[in-house]
Amino acid sequence: MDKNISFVVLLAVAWLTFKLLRFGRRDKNLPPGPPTIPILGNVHLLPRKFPFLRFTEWAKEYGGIISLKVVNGTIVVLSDMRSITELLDDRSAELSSRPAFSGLDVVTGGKYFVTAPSASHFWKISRKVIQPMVSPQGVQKYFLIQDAETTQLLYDILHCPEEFYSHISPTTLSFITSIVFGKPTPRHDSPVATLFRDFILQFSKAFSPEAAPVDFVPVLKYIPERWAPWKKLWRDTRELQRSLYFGLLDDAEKRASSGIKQNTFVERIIERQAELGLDRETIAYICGVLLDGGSETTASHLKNLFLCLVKSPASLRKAQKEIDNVIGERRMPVPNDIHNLPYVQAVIKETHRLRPVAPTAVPHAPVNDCEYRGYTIPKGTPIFMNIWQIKDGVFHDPNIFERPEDFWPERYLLTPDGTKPGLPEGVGNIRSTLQFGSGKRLCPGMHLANTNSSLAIMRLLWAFDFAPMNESDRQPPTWDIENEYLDGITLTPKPFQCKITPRSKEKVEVIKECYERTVVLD
Ligand code: HEM
Repeated sequence: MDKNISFVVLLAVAWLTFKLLRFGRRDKNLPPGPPTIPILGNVHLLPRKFPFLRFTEWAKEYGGIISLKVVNGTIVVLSDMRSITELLDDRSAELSSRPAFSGLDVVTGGKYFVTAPSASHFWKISRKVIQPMVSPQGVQKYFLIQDAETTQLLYDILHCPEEFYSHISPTTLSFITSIVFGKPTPRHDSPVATLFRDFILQFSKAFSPEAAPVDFVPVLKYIPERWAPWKKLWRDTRELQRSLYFGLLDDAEKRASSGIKQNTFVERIIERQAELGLDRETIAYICGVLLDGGSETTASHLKNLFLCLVKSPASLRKAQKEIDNVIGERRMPVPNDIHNLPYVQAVIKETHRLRPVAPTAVPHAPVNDCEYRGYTIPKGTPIFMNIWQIKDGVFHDPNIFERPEDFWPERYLLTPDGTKPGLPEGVGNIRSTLQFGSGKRLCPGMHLANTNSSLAIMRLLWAFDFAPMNESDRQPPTWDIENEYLDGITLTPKPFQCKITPRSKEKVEVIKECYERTVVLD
């Protein structure tokens, strides 16, 4: 070989080796974190399940803001209230974008506004069009649908109490499919409910921490499908998602063209289609996202709440006593009742604290390189907020919360944010919407979730007694995340059994009467 060519090749190899060896190394301007190894960085330490547990351990060791190296990329985790407030809330304009989600873009054709960049017209218009539906005033309009869905839930539990766990998800899904597409799906085995379950299962697999890290190792994107099983997973997920979204849209369009007016979200958006400049594809995805974001999250919250109450019979009795005093036997709770039930409100808040549905939320990303407390967080870095246990902050911190590992709703009767009374100025101050994310990305569905789940909770507590299946399960309760919880996008307990009995004959009669007058179509 020519001497000059040999020299160039040698230089190129040396340069590549130098570059490669730098992979995985933590730059000195990044926040601290666990020690790295060459090339991989911290990949070998990344948890496959329940990442918030490991993030919490690292927060105790390295501080409230840490970085993790994933090959040449970086992840930042915020585990203290101060950095969440100062970065994600106060500097929301700079930190409300999303990191790259290339796999998701393949699945959705880039039409998923949950992961769209904050500067994109698509994200802005999507948030704008859903606003009237999810605003505090907008959500008041759905009482008839909530009434029908929660009555159906009580009726199903009355007839099949042992299936309590499986009755919950169809209720929350049916509520969303009704308000968005005008299509109730209250049965566990209805075609839409079955398709939705299949899709969510596939979707969770495609985006679990075990899936291929294509955004950190971009070369993985170019591997042919026969050696890249994740690509088949993306393709299958795309098919399921499209058949769910477009199936519901087709049906809604058919009903509309045969003159049926249902006043649904999709009808209103189609009426404004030209004015908003939206094509049919975009409409299907904006509507479909609401199913994904709004159904299993609310169901997980309800499952968490009842699991906590089954383990805390004293809290259950206290909540029921309050409901009995305010509502009595002869009518079912209605949405406004929640304002007269401070203890039930405390139970709801305590469930969000002890078992947040999304303990690491959805990662944000800085629009440009971002300076903070002497660190530089590179543009596009995924930033997770870890609300599970925040150092010097929230949720499970013994300095801030009395008995943080206990389910103890009373804490929310002592102070509005449930923190210890008399904390020094500036300590505590937990934002009441923390479980719904932060800044401009704050969950748009939170009012919908709150009104919908509080009606279901009031009605279930009014109607039924809940107890452990076996006396031996009563005391002391275990609170075991790793064994009791499913591995998935939301923090959801595994199916659990409990003994459910109606609280009185009068209440059974009220449920039956309401069921007969509420028409539920499947
Ligand atoms: C208990 C129920 C719920 C919880 C705990 C929850 C939690 C969250 C969280 C943590 C985020 C990420 C926020 C961030 O990036 O900072 C989020 C985003 C989102 N949620 Fe919810 N959510 C719930 C219910 C709902 C409902 C009922 C809907 C809609 C009908 C909904 C629709 C969405 C959407 C569309 C986004 C993406 C927003 C964006 O990227 O701009 N969620 N939610």
